Amino acid sequence: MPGLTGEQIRKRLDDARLYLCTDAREDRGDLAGFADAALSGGVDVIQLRDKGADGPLEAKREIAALEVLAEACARHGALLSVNDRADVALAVDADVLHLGQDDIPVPLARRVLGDDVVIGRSTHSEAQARAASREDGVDYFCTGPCWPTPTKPGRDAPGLPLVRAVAEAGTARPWFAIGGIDGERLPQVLEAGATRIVVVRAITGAEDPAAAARALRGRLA
Ligand SMILES: Cc1ncc(COP(=O)(O)OP(=O)(O)O)c(N)n1
Ligand SMILES: Cc1nc(C(=O)O)sc1CCOP(=O)(O)O
Ligand SMILES: [Mg+2]
Repeated sequence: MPGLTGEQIRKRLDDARLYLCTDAREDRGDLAGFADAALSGGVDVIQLRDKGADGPLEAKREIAALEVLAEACARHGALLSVNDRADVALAVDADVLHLGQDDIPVPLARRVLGDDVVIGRSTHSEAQARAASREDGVDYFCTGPCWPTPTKPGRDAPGLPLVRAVAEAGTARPWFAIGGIDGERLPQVLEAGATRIVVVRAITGAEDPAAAARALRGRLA
């Protein structure tokens, strides 16, 4: 949400339980309505993640979609997250930048963004999760995939044992389980010790995104 301080964003991220990654829905042309529905169902953080069939969106289209999401976040008091690109996060005044293991290094992203943007990291092993829980400049991390997922083809799934290991290790940093999570599998994710989740298809693929988000959010304390 525009205008929040870094401290306010970090507090909201700590309180966040349901994080949604969505594509720009250019084929349906319903991004604003979809985002309003998902956010009204209780999504706390929304990320534009559009890898497209022909590769990631060009910056101009990405920024146009992010502006739509920024307005929806402002309407619902949610956090706006940008995937991969620090320059784009700066341009749209995002709250969050999410970086994977092969993305721009965190110190360089911090050089672009300063301290008032929250930075998250993807992790896929205990060693990476341990590193992300200590690395300077990282505010939160995600761990997974919990199950193999067509949303991230080719990525091996460490599965719930990794979620369990991260939960047992304990960390002061907020962390989210990701990958293959839906309403049916959520109890297993919670049982493994996660309290926050990231989803894509469970909401983007739902006939009623508000109801799908509400059903997930209602089971996340
Ligand atoms: C919230 C969140 N968690 C994980 C990812 C995955 O990031 P990454 O490994 O860099 O893969 P891509 O999404 O860039 O394909 C994410 N984007 N968001
Ligand atoms: C974008 C992404 N990152 C992952 C990781 O493990 O870092 S798994 C994933 C895709 C999650 O999509 P769905 O909820 O549709 O399975
Ligand atoms: Mg990435």
